[in-house]
Formats: sequence, structure tokens, C-alpha cells
Amino acid sequence: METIVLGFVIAIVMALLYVFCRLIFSFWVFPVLAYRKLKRNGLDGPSPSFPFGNLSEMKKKIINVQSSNISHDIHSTLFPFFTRWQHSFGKMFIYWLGTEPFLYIADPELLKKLSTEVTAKNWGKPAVFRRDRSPMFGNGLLMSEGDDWVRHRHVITPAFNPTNLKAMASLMVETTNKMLDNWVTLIDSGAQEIDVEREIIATAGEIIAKTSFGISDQSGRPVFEKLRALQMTLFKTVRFVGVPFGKMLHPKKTLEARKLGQEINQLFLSLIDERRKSIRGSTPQHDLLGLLLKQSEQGGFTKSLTTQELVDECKTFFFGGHETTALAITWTMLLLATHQDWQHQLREEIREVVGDKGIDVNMLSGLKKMGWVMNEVFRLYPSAPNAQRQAKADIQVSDDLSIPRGTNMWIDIVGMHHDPALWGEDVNEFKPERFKDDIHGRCKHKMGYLPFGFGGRMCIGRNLTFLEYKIVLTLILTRFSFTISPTYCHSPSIMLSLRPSDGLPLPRFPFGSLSEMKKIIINVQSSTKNWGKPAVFRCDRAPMFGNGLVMSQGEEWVRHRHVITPAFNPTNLKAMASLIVETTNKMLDNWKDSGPQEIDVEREITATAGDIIAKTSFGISYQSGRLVFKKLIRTSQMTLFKTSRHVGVPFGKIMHPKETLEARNQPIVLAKIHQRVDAQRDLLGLLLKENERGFTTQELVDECKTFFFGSHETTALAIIWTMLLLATHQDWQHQLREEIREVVGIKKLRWTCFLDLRRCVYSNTITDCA
Ligand code: HEM
Repeated sequence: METIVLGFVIAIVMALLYVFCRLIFSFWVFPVLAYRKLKRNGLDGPSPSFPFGNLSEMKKKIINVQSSNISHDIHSTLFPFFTRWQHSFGKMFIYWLGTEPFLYIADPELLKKLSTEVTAKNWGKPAVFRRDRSPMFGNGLLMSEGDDWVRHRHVITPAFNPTNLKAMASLMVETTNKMLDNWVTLIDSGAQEIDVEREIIATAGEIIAKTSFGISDQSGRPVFEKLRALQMTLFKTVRFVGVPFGKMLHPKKTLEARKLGQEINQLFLSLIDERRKSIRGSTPQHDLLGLLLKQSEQGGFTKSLTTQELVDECKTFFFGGHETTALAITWTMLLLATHQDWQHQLREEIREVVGDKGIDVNMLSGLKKMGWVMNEVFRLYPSAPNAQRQAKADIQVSDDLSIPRGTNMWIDIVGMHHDPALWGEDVNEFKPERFKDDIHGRCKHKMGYLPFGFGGRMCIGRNLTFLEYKIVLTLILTRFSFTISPTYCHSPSIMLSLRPSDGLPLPRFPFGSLSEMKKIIINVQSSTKNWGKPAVFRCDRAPMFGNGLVMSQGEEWVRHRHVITPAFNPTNLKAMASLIVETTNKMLDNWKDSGPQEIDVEREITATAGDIIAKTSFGISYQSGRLVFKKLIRTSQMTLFKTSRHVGVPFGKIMHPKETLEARNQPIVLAKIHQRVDAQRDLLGLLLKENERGFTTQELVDECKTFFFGSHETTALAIIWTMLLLATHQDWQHQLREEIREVVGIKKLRWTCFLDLRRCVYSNTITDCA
């Protein structure tokens, strides 16, 4: 017995020793050996500390620089540590992400030598990134290595042949026009600003969903929302990539990323399943997914992809295929807004090349200047700011430089694109003419300009990007012109890709046709989005407003505002007018019939405004509208604001348990929502439509409450105060009545000055009031 126990203990001790040794070797011995080898080659770098490497220094220095002065010198603000280390150690040095040494490269000559030595198949990707980014890209083309990479690339390449790309053009035009029509509606409806970055990303997403996966905006939207959430989880938080057990420092984020990754996998799995079924029944589609499936079913062993590989490719293309292009267009809008001469030149070019006819793909190559602008935008603001590699074998670069197997490399694309030694002293200036007669933009080294990577692993989607970029920009420039607001704040940031950290909102702007251009003001300062509401009020007033538009913040607010704005476009507003007249006349008839006794005007007008909003925004009857309204106002407002409460005091609500419970009014609103099944174009109709696309029922309830309260009482009070002021300023009352008589005419006024109101809430002197 003792021998068994002893044996058991020894086995455990051995196992623990083995795990310990492995950890020591993985996190200490191997990285240090690789580091020493690199140092022997004369490479140096900042001193690391165990186990964070140089991370603490890197994180400390990342400041989100916001400036009203638009400087394109973004390398020194986004990567100040790289700029500093470059000064000390040159364009090639070693730095550490946790316990992983990285060879930093901003030297095009070294890249050239590496590309000649190593074939695409023999490049690996740093294991630390493959693991970290796996919820997003899995083992898709971007992350795969060796023979796997060859197989994937072979299967995917035909999807980007010119015939397939051309076939995508009409969908691109259609989807972009839909976005631009929406801008017009938003402008007409008085929207204060449009977040152009968000709009363009959504449109690029729709384009990739339709063209590569043959799915509608509606089915693609959940994928994008989850991908976006995943991107936020992975790249917006301070994380410790490369630090042993670094994920454990953020267990919540790690689990969230894993969960989102799995949910996205599930969405794609069902998409793939559906397509598999439909392929058997009908002719296969020639989009990316169609090709992947066809190859997988007929391609034989060398060409087929497993279902998991298919899912990973879908994720890679969904993400990689829309955000990068959308960001390039967004940065272009910013640069054209600050360089009106170029905006003008491009518009002129479009006029000459495309004219008033529809866009023909064959014409796009004639848009030469647009090509220069595109290249210059890719230089100054490359959507993919860096590339990573891992050496799969020792690389003998030169007699005195050998890069050992397993070395991770970080290729600083932004660094090279902003290097004055390669581009000259005007490196940080927007000068598209650099690319006039030279596809490398007169860069002193051909490998100094790498917006799409290099060698055999160059971006597979670049031709799709060129096509989409030119189509979208042509349509935007044809319908809109734009300039920049003096309050613009420039703050590029990295969230895997290079983006404006606060989006690119345009405040309401007029639009014109190609022949009649007007100014758009670009206000890239997203102050509205960044305003929050005091938490103490958000919590206290939750029964009344929930997290509806009045109380929502940040991205949530942008999304809600975006959904709701179309409900207030002129067509919808006009349609409300007859209901407003009818409901008001009903109230006035009631006043007339009420005899000489007093009328509480405040109560009457508030109730009528409530009825109006019930009918016009929620399409519900006078009676049911009144019920909701009464419940909301009398319970919430009276309970919340009429009693003396202890807002801001910890557990203050416990001091008023009755009012607190009474203020919860959600069920009545929910019941009303459930009754609505029709598809009207009023506010609730729009919200319900959005509900099907991801607006939660709670958000729906909160918006209904917000609008029920916010939209009737405020207007009613304005009318009531006007009545009081007109009652005390008879001259103005008279002038207004005269004006109405002139403008509207006597026939349309059913009665003026008929009522003899003895009392209203604020005054008992109002007489002859209409
Ligand atoms: C402005 C647009 C784009 C930019 C700046 C861009 C940039 C890049 C860069 C720099 C790489 C090389 C990464 C590396 O070497 O580690 C790359 C690879 C890749 N890109 Fe793009 N890309 C763009 C658009 C697209 C589009 C539209 C798609 C797909 C529809 C796409 C899919 C991919 C894929 C799958 C790879 C991996 C290729 C491989 O390793 O074989 N990209 N891209």
C-alpha cells in the first residue's frame, strides 16, 4: 500500500516537475537563447523586465492624442516608443512583448533580403498572435502557415479574379446609393450629424456580405455586430499579450472573447449549412463562399477545406474584407475635406471620365488622380499599420546577419511610410502627386511602401479594395462636397486597424448634385457621442427613461439616434399634421361645450399632446394612448419628482420603497408593444423593425417610454407658457391672431376668441383664449 502511495506521490512530483521545466523553457530558456543569438548578430534594443518585457513602457507611452491641428505625423504619436527606440537602436532592434522577443523592422533593405531568402510558404505568424486572435481569424488565410496556407490560398484566389470582381460592381453601386439616400433622409429630417465612419463601415460590411457570402444585410448584421464587439474586447482594452498566463489577468475579457468567437462560429456554421443545402438543389453561386464550398466538395484532398477551416475563412474575410477598405475611404474623406483643391480635382475627373452616366467598371481605371489620392491615403494612414512574421527556419540574410528559427518579427508599415529618409522632408504632407508617374510614390526604396504587405503573402483582397474604393468615393463625390469644421479633433488610434478614434461624424449638411455642389461641414470632433449622463440620474430616472435616447451614452447613443432619426423626416412629420389638427379640434370642441365653468388648460393640453404622440408615433388609439400616458406620467413623474427623495444618497431608494416600486411601469409599455404586429412607418414601426435586427426588447421599451414622456410634455408646456404670456400681453395675442387670419385665412380657423376661460392653472385672468 505504502509503495503505491509513494509511487503516486513520485508520479505527481514528476508531473509537476515536468510542467515546471516546460514553463521555464518556454517562458525563459528558449526566448533568452533566441535573444542571445540575435544579439550576437549585433542587434540591440531596450532592456526588458521579466515577465512583462517592454510592455509597461509601451503601454505607458500610448496616449490618445487629440488635436485640433491636423498633423499627419502619426508615427510619433501612435508609437512614441518605436520612434524613441529607433533613435537609440536604428531601424532594426529587439524588443519584448512579455516573454516573447520581437525583431522590429522598419528597414526596407532588410525586408527585400528577407523576401528573396524566404518563400511565402515558409513564413510563419507569431504563435502569440495566432493564439490571441484566434476567436477573430481562427486558422484562416491570414494566420495559416506552410502547406495549410498554400492550400487555402489556392482555393481562395479564384474568387478574386477580374470576372468575379466585375460582377460585384453593381451590388457595390446599389448598396452605396442606399447609404447616400439615407444620408439625404437624415439631412432632410434635421439630423444634427452623421457618423461617416460608421456609415461607411456598415456599407462596406453589407457589400462583403452580399458579394462574398450572398447574404442580405439583415443576416449579415448579427455577424458584424458580434465581430465589432469581439474587436472591442480584444483590442480596446489594455491587455498583456505575450505575458505568461496574461489572459488570466483579464478573465472576464478572455471569456467574453471566447464566447463571442463561438457565437460567430455558430452563425457561420448555420450559414454554411444553408448554402450546402441550397447548392444541392440549384446552381451554385460564384461568390467566395460558393467557391469555397465547391472546392471543398469536389476539390479532392489537396484542395478541400474542413468545415472549421471554412468557418475560419468566412471570419477572416468578413472582418478583413470590409473594415480595411471602409477605413481607407473614411481617411480619404478627411483628407479631401482638408484639401479642397484635391476634392475639386477629383470631382472634375469624375465629371470627365464618368460623366452623368452610371458607373461602368471599365471606366474606373481612367480615374488616375483618384488612384494617386488612394495611394497617398494608404501611405499616410495605412489601414493595416503593421505586419507580423515568424521565421520557420534560420534565415541567412547576409554574411554577418542570421535570423534564427522561431524569431518573431514586427514590420512597422506606418514607420516606413512616415520615414523622411525614404520620402523626403515633406513625408508628413498630403501630396498625391508623388504617385503621378511612380507606383512607389517616389519612395527611395521599393520596399518602403507596403500598404498591402509584401511577397507571396501580400493581401489577397487588394483588387477588391481598389474597385470598392473607387466606386464608393465616386458616388460620394458625385452627390456631396465637404469641408472641415474648425473644431475638428484629430485622434487616430489603433484597434488592430488604424482608425479615427471617435469616428468621423458630419453635422447636418446640405447636399447637391454634380452640377450644384454645396458645402458639407465635417466635424470630426465627436463631442456628442462622448458626453455621458450622471449615473445618479440614469439610475434614478430609469423607470421613466430606461436607457433610451435621453439617457444612453457613447456607441449606444449613436445606434439609438441612428435608428430613430428617420421617424422625424419631413414626410413622416407632414403625415402627422392632420392627426394633430383633429385631436386639437376635439379638445377645443370639448372646451366649447364645457359651459362657463373653469377649464384646467395645462391638464387639457398635456393630455392632448399625449394623445397626439400616442397616435402619431405609436399608432395606438386615443384610449390606449391615454392609458399608457396616464400611467407613465402619473406614476413615474409624480412618484419620481413630486415626492422629496434622496437622490445620490446611498440606498436612498430604500427610504421610499412605495414610490420606488410604484415607479416601475414597464409591463404596461410591454403589453402595448406586443399588441403591435403591423408594419407602420411611425416611430414604433421603425423600432420594431430594428428589434428584428438586434434592438433588444428592453431597448424598445426604453425608447417608447422616453418618447412618450419626452415628446409630449415638453411641447405641451411650451404651449401652456405661451398662453400665459399671451394672456398677459394682449397686444401680442392680437398680432398673432391677425397673422393667422392673414396667413391661414378665416375659413380654416374654426373659432378664435370664442372661449371665455375663467381660470387656467397659472392664471385666472386668461380670457378670450383660442
Ligand atoms: C484597404 C484595404 C486593405 C488593406 C490595407 C489590407 C492590408 C493587408 C496587409 C498589410 C496584409 C498582409 C498581412 C501580413 O503580411 O501579415 C493583408 C493580408 C490579407 N488581406 Fe488584406 N488588406 C485590405 C483589404 C482586404 C480585403 C478587401 C480582403 C478580403 C476580401 C483582405 C483579405 C486579406 C487576407 C485574407 C490576407 C492574408 C493573405 C495571406 O496571408 O495570404 N484584405 N492585407
